Amino acid sequence: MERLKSAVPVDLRRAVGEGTTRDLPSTTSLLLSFLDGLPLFHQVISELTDPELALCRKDKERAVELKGQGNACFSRREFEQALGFYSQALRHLPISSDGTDEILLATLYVNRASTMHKLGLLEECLRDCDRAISVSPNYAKAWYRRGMVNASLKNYSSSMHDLEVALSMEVTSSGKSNIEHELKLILLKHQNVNEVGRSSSDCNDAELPQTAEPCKVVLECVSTPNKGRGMTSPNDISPASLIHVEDPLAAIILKSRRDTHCHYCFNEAPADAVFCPLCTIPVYCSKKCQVQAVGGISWNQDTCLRSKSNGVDLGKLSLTSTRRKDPNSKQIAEHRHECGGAHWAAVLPADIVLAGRVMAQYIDRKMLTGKSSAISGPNLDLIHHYDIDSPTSKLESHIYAIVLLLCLQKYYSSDLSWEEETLSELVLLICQVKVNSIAIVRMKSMDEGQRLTENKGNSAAGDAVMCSVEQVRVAQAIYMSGSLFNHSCRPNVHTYFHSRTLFLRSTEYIESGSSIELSYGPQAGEMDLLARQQSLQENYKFSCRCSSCSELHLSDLVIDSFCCPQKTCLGAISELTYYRSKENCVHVSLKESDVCKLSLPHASEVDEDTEKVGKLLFRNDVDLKIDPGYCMSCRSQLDLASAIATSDRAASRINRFKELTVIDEVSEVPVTDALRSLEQIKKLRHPYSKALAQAEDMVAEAFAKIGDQEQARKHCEASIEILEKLYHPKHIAIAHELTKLVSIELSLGDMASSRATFLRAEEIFSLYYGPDVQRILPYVDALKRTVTGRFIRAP
Ligand SMILES: C[S@@+](CC[C@H](N)C(=O)[O-])C[C@H]1O[C@@H](n2cnc3c(N)ncnc32)[C@H](O)[C@@H]1O
Repeated sequence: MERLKSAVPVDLRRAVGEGTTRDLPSTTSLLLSFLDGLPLFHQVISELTDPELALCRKDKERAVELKGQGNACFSRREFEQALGFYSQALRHLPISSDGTDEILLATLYVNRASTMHKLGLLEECLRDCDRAISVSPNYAKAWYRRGMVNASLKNYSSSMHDLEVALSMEVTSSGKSNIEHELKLILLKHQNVNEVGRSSSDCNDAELPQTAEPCKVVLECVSTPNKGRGMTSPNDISPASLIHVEDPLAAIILKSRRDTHCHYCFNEAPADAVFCPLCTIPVYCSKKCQVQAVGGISWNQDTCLRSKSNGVDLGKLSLTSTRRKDPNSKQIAEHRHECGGAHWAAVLPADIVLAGRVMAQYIDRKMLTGKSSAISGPNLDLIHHYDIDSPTSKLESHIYAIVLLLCLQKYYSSDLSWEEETLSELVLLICQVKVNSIAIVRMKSMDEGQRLTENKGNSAAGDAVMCSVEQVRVAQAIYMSGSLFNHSCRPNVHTYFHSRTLFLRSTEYIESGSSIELSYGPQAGEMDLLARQQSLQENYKFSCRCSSCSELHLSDLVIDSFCCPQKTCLGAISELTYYRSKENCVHVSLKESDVCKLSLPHASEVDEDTEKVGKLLFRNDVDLKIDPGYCMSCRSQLDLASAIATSDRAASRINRFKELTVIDEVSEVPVTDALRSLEQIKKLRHPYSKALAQAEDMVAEAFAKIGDQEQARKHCEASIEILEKLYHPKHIAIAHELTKLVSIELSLGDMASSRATFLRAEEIFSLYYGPDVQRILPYVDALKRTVTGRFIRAP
C-alpha cells in the first residue's frame, strides 16, 4: 500500500487530499485511470486475489511436514507441542475433490484427538473423533479413539459400541486383541458404575438461545445541539433495563486475535479449532461457525482442474452459495466473499475489510432481487467525517476503495458491473466505517478466576483464589442502530457482547427525553481528560463534548495528581495548567496547548471533597492561573519532575514484587521493599489518585498470592476506597475490585464479610449485566456458589 501511495504523482495526491465530498466523482475517476496504467497496481490486485500467488494458500507438503513434527513430539510425550503441530497441519491441508487426502485428514484428526485425550481435553477429543469418522467412516483408529474417550467420559454403552465397530474393521491380530482387552475392561466398569451419558456436538455457545429477557424500551433518534443525532426515549428508563439488542451488519476479527479467537463468533478458540477449507487464515471454534462464515463447500467436477502443484486449483472450487437465498436471510458468509484460496482480507486493514463485507452483502441482496442494474454503493444512513479527514487518510480511502471494488469484482466475476459514482460511495462507506465501527470486547478472567470457574465454585476458605478480569478487544463491527448512540465519558448505559450480538443496558435511572449515551472506550475515572480527548480524536475524529468533558469533576482533578507538601492540605497538584476565565470556566492546557474548557459547578453544588482538592478554583478571582506543580488549594509548590520519577520507580518496584509472587520467589526483602515503595507513593501521590489505587491493588494481589491475607485485605480495601472517589460508587470497576476482596475474605475464613462484600458486588454486576451476568462473567456465579456455601470443598 505504501508503494502504491508513493507512486501517485504530487498533483493528483494534492487534488485528492484537498478535495471535499463534492469532488469525489472526479478524484476517484482520476485516480482509477492513473492506477489502471500502473503495473504495480495490477500486481497488488493479483497478489490479493490469485490463489496461486497468495501467501495464505494451502500446502499439502507443509501439512505432511507438520504432521511429522507432531508425531515426533507425541512420541517424546510433549503433548502441548504435538497439539500445536497437528492443528497447524490441519490448517495447511488442502481439501481435495477425489478423496485422496481423506485418510490424511482423518489421521490428523485422530492424532490430534489422541493428544487431547492425553491432555485431558475429553470433549475436544470426542469432537475430533466425530470429525475423523465423518471424513473416513471405515477408519478403525477413529472408532477406537472415540471408544476410548467415551470410556473416559463414562459413556460406557457408546464406548462399547465404538470399540465393537473398531474391532470389526481392525485387520491386524495385535490390534484386535488390544481392542478386545479394552472392551473387557469397559464392560467391567459399565457393570459397576452408573452411566453419565454425555454427547459431543460440533457447536459452541454462540448457538445457545439468546436471553429470554424482553427489550421493552422505546428508542428515538433525535437531533442534539452539539453531537449530531443521538438516542433518547419518550419514557423513563429504570436502572438495569435492557435497552437494545442487535446483530452486526458486518464484523471482523482483530489481527492480534486471529490465532486465538473464532473468526465468526469471536469466542476463544478451543484446542480442537477447525479451519477455513480454502485458505490458511481463519480459525473457527466449530464447524457451525465455519459454515456461517464460509458457506458450505461443494465440488464442481466440471470445472475442478488439477493445478501445477500438489493440490487442486482452488480458484475453480465452487462454494454452495447462500447467494440465492432469501434476501432477508441473516446468514452472511462474509469470509466467502473474500476467499477463493486467496484471502485478501488478511492483508487489508480491519476498517477496509468491514467496508468490503458491507458492500458484498449489499451486492448479494441486490442480485437476489433480480435487478440487473449496475451496482452502486450501499448508501448507509451513517455519519462520516470525510471533509475533515487528513489528506493522507483521504488518499488511502481512495486507493482502498479501488482495491476493494476490484477484489469484489474478482469474486462476482461477470455478475458485477458498477456505475461511476460507485467508487465515491465506497470511499464514503470506508469513512462511515471508520467513525461508526464498534469494538467487540470480551471479559477475560485472568489466572485464578479461571480456576474458580473450572472448579465450579468448589474453592473454599484457605485457598486464595483471586478473580481479576481484563477487557480484551477481539473484533470490530458495524451495528446500524448501535451507531446512533453518542459517546459519554460517564455513560448511562453499559455495552457488552455475547458472541457477536451487542447488548445495551441502563446503569442508572434515565429520565424520558434525556440522552442515552454509551462509552466508545474512554471513561472518566479510568483515563484523565487529556488521554480521553486524544483517544476520541484519534479513533473517532471528534472533540468530546460530553458532560464529563465540559464540567469540572473531582476525578479529573485527582486522577493523575500529586499531594500537597502541606500535611493538612488535601489540595491536588497537577501536570496541567488550570486557568480560570471570566465566563466562570476553567481552561485546562498542557504545555500551552488547550485540552478543554470546563464549566465550574455552582459553589452551592460543590461537594466537600472537590472543594478541598481545588479550593482556589472556586474563589471568585478572575484570571486565576494554577501552574503545573502548584497546589490547587494553597499554592504550595512541589518539585514535580522529581516526584514523578520517584513515584514511577516505586510503582515499578511494586510491580516487580507482584511478578515475583507469581513465580513463588518472594523473600522477606522484596516484601519490605514493596511496603516501603507503597509508603513512598502515598507520600507523593494524591490520596485519591489512580496511581495509588493501582499500587494498593498490586500489593493486595501480591500478598494474597503469598498467603498473607490480612495484609491483602487491608490493601484491597484501600484500593476500593480510592476507586469510590474516582468513579461513582456503583461503577463496574468497583464490582471487579470487590470480587477480589471476596476471595481474600473467603481465604481468611471470614464468611460473613465475604457474603456482605459479594452482595455489594452482585448489586453492581446486576446493574451492568442484568440476568446475563452468568454467561458473560461465569466466575461471578462460581464465586456466588462458594460464598453462599452451596458447595463444599471437593474431597
Ligand atoms: C457513532 S456516531 C454517533 C451518531 C452521530 N451523532 C450521528 O449523527 O449519526 C459518532 C459521531 O457522533 C458525534 N459524537 C458522538 N459522541 C460525541 C461527543 N461526546 N461529543 C461530540 N461529538 C460526539 C461525533 O461526530 C462522532 O464522530
